[in-house]
Amino acid sequence: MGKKSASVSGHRGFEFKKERGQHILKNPLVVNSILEKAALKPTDIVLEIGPGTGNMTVKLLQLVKKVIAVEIDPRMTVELYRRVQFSPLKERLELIQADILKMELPYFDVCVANIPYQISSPLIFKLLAHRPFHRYSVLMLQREFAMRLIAQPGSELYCRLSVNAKALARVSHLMKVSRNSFRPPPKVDSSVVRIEPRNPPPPGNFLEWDGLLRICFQRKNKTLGGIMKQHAVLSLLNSNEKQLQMMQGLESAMELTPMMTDEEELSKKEEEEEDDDDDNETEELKGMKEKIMRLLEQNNFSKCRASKMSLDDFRRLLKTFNEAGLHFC
Ligand SMILES: C[S@@+](CC[C@H](N)C(=O)[O-])C[C@H]1O[C@@H](n2cnc3c(N)ncnc32)[C@H](O)[C@@H]1O
Repeated sequence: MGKKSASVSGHRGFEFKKERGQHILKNPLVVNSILEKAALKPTDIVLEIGPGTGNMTVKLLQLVKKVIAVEIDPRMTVELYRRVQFSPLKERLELIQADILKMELPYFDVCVANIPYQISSPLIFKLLAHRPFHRYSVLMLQREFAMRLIAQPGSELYCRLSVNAKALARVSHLMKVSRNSFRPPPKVDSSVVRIEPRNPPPPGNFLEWDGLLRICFQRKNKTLGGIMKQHAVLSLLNSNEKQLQMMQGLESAMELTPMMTDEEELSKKEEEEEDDDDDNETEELKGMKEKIMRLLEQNNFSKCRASKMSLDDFRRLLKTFNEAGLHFC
C-alpha cells in the first residue's frame, strides 16, 4: 500500500499510485488519435509499456496481430485481464507482470505506450539499444522532456539528451495532450512523440561518446577551451592515454617476447613501481593541457560552446580527440 499522500482514489475503487506514474488516459479521442498516428499494420507485434487498466490495450488488440503488455502493478494486470477475459481478442494479448527496466525485452515491431514519466530516459535508451531493431516507438512523455528530445542547437532546452537522441534516433513531435485528458490529472502537460531508431546505429563506442557529451554539457554555455582545461578533464584524458599506451605496449611486447614467468612479471612490476614518481603528474597534466589546447585551436573548437554545437560538430570533436590518441572512457 502506497503512502496516503501519494495515492488518489480511482478506477473501480483502487488507488492510483503517483510513484508509479499512474495517470490513466480517460479521453478516448486522445487514445484514438495516438493510435491513428502510430500507423500500425495488422501484422504488427506491439509492445505496450504500462497498460494500466487497458484503455489503450483493448483498442490496440483490434488493430494488430499481437500486443505484449508489460505492467508492474498486479492490480492493473488483474483489471486488464478482467476486461478481455471473455473476448476473442484475449488470444492476441500477452500480459507480463514485470518492471520493464529490469526485464529483457521481447521481439516487437512497434512500441506504443503512455509511460510513467519518471522512467522516460532509461526506458528510451533501453528501447533504442534493443536488438533486433523495432520500427519505432510512439510514446506519451512529459511535454518538457519531449521538447528536450527534439531541441535544436541554440534552443534553451538543448542538452545532452537532445544530442544523444539525435545520434541514435529520428524524433518527431506528434501531438500535444493536456493534463485534463488523464485521471488523476498530472501536474504537467504531455506530448506524444515518435522515436525511430537509426538503423544502422552510429559507429563507435557509445560510452565514450556519452563521456564526451557529459563533459561538454557540464556548463553548456562555457567555451570548450575553458571546459577542457579543468583538472578533472585533464586527469581523465591523461590516465586514459596512459592506459591505452600501456595496453598497446603490452600487445607488442606479447607479440615480440616469449611469455614471462609469474615471478619475472612480479619483479618487473615492482621495479616499475619504484620508478613511479608522483611529481611527474603535474608536469604530465601541463603537457596534456597544452596538447588539448593546441588540438582545439587547430580544429577551430576552442571558442565553441556545447549549447550551439550540432550533432556533426560533436562527431568531428570526438574524431579529432581520438585521432590524437585521446579517449573519454
Ligand atoms: C501513465 S500510466 C498509463 C496507463 C494506461 N496505459 C493508460 O494510458 O491509461 C503508467 C502505467 O505504467 C505502469 N508502470 C509504472 N512503472 C512501470 C515499470 N517500471 N514497468 C512497467 N509498468 C510500469 C503503472 O503501473 C501504470 O499502469
